[in-house]
This record gives sequence, structure tokens and C-alpha cells, in this order.
Amino acid sequence: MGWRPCSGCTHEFNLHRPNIVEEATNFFKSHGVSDFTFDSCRLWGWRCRAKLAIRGLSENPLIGLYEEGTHNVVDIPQCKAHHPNINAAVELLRKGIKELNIEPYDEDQGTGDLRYVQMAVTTYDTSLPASQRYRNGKVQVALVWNSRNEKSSNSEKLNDLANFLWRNGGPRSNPHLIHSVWANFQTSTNNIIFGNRWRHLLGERDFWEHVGGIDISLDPSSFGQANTRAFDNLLRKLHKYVPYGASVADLYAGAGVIGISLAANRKCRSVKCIEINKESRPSFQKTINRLPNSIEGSISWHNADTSINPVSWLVGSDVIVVDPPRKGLDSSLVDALRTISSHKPSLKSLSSNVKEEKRPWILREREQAKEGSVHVGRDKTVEDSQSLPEKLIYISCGWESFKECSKGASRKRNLERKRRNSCEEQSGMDLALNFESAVSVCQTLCKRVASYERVLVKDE
Ligand SMILES: C[S@@+](CC[C@H](N)C(=O)[O-])C[C@H]1O[C@@H](n2cnc3c(N)ncnc32)[C@H](O)[C@@H]1O
Repeated sequence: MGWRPCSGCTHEFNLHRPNIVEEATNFFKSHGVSDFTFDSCRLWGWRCRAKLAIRGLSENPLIGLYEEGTHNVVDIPQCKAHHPNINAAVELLRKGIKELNIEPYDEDQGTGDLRYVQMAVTTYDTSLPASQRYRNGKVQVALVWNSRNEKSSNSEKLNDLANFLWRNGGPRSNPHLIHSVWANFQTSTNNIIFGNRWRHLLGERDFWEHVGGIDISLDPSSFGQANTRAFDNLLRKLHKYVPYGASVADLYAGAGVIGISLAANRKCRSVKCIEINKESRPSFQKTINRLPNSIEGSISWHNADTSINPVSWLVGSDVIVVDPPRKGLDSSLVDALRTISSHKPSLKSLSSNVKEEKRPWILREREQAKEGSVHVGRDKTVEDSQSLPEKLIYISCGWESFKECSKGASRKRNLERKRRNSCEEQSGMDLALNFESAVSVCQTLCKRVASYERVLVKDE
């Protein structure tokens, strides 16, 4: 059976072991990794977070993804990758659009009311037995509305739609499907889905999930991983690669879930989370507030661009975790990692150079303390050390960019080897060079899944 291809699906066949797994296995083998493993997790109903475009007509709305290479939206009413309750909430939304005569967005004219919807499922309801929580997940609905704010002329329609969803999917309906309804206001004609203005309209404000041994809070404005189960597996595997008491820098951190999970499970001395999107800060803060008091290390979140002066984030950490967007690591960060790697034999000299470089970072952090950074635990200044990282953990959602980055590093290593002596033992961190072990948690049903291929590389 075929279907009209939305841009979501890359793999249609052989989902338990798609071709890309062979490629990854060979890739890692060629780098000396023999224990590469593959875990597909759920093949159906795994996607707990979806951003869907809304186009067409109010009497026949299209709610789905763009057809490959176009801006034509393909309706995906019963997407097999979605958590079933996302599909149910999409149908409820479709009904609301029709009944209330909500106009889907028209990209050419810039007209219409509803542009996108983000649906995120929380599977963490402690009033249910654990075995029933996943399938009874509730959906946080964020409606991206084509107006500047809630006072615009079409805002009555927005409230009507929110009330419709709540009346028909909220706590008084059976099944109770909707966790909450939010609005985001966006009038720009570019391709950016969300505008800067968010409003909580109905239902619970806080959205909790439980992954990697901790409760995490995610506002709709923060990045959240789409495959909740695979992410939980990944975090549990990740813990094993981080020594107890390590200091960790979590780069491209979102709301800091990876870093906080490590802090809680590996008793980290310090964890620094670095993220460019300031909207992730409140979620970080709420997650921190729920941590047990017994967690003693220092945990901080910094609203900063990893590509600017990246060395300042690397120095003082034993372990670096990177989880970049699909395009991969910023080139300045790759350069910094390589510099650190090649300076390893002369750590002292680099460390002393970095002391100077570090100053702006400390200043920056203090400056940002008011607006951007959050810090809990022991005083960070006590933590400042000039040690260099020993381990890089790369969580990749872009296989191609990951390979590119590794290739460059391999070339460089070969040159270095020639330059030194091939028998000389490599020490310290290298960027995806000496793969000792690799774990991949791959989801392969959809192309959107390509963005959830996870490759952890342990490199010592
Ligand atoms: C794949 S997400 C990972 C988020 C987080 N690690 C998690 O698991 O929830 C990538 C994150 O990198 C952030 N980001 C993108 N470019 C960045 C940059 N130059 N500096 C810092 N963060 C960046 C994005 O805003 C996004 O939150």
C-alpha cells in the first residue's frame, strides 16, 4: 500500500532493520567500534510531539506536513507514527475548525486565522498505574494564530476554538484527551512556525513528563524530544558513560533535561547547560525546583550561543554532551573541540591561555544572571577549574552532519598520526575519533525520524 508522501517518512520497508543501520554499523566498524547497537523502540505511535501545518478551507481543512520539497500540505489524519491521542486531538481540532468556521492560513495571501498546531503528549499521570500511562497520554495543544496578540479582531474565534477543544476533550469529556490549550501569535510571512508571544488559555499550565529518572517540565515554547520512550532509553544509556562526580557541559541543552538527568543520576559536581532559546529557561527552572534536595552539585543554565567563544564552555568540564539541531555542530565548536583535543599533550599551556579567554565568559554569566542564566547549588565560582574535557558524547539527529564532522576529524587524526608516530598512544578527548563504543537508538519509521536517530559516541 502506498500513500501520498508527506515529508515525514523516509522508510517504508524493513522498519526493524532499515538500510541506514547497515551503513551505521559499517561506519562505526571502520572506526574500530564493534559494539554498535541499534534499538528501534516503538515503530508505531511513538511520536509524542508534532508540529502540523493547517491549510485548505474551513469546510475541508488540511492538517499535516508539507509534501516533500513543496509547501503543499498533506493531510495525515491517522498518522501511524503519532501517538494515537495526537490523531484524536487532530480530529477534534478539524471538527472545531469546520463547526466554528475557522479559516486556515493562506500562505500566498498571508490571510486566515490558524497557521499551525503543536501537539505534545504527556504520558505522566501518577493517578494511573504505570502500565496505563502511555496510552492515556493527554495532549497539550498550542494553536499558532495569525494575529499580533489576543486583542486582535479575530481573537474571539481563537477563544471559541479553545473552548470547543476544552468542552469536547477536556476533563469533563470521555475520554479526557486535552491537557491544556495555548495560543502563539505569529504574523510574520517567513517560515518560522512560532512568534514570540505565547498565552496560556485553558487547562493545566505546567506540563510534566518523566524521563531519565527525573520529572521534567516543558512549556510549549521550549524544545522537547518527540519520542518520549526512545529519549528515556537514551538517557538511561547515557548515564553509564558519565563517571560519578564529573563536571559536565550540556551544549544545545534546550530546557536542560540531559544535563539535569545526569546531575541527578551521576551526582555530578557541576552541570552547565547552554541554550540559545531563552524560552527554555522557565522549563529548566521548574524542573530544577522539583529535584530532590539531596542533589548537591551545581547546576546552571545559560542563555548563550554555543558558537560564540565555545572554548569557554569546554574548559572546566570533564564531559561534554552535544545535542545539536539536524545541521550539526557549529564549525567554531568543532574547531574548539579539535584544538582542545590536539592540545591535550600540552594541557597546561592551553589551560593558561584559556584563563584569559574565560574572563569574558565569567563576565557574561554575571551580566546574564539577571535575565538569562539560572544557577542552583553550590556557588559556581568555587567550581571554576581549568581542566579540559576527557569525553565527548554526541547525540545526533542528523546522520549526514554527524558523519561529516567525524570525517573531518578522521582526516585530521590521520595527519596527526603521521606527524607523530602511529604507535604513540592517543590520549584525551578526540572528536568522534577513537570510538570505543557506540550506541544508537534509531527510530526509522519516518523521515522526521531521521531527526530522531540518536547516535551516542563514547570517545575516551
Ligand atoms: C536537538 S535540540 C536538543 C535540546 C535538548 N538537548 C533536549 O534534549 O531537549 C537542539 C537545541 O539546540 C538549540 N540551539 C540551536 N543552535 C544553538 C546555538 N548556536 N547555541 C546554543 N543552542 C543552540 C536549539 O534551540 C534546541 O533547543
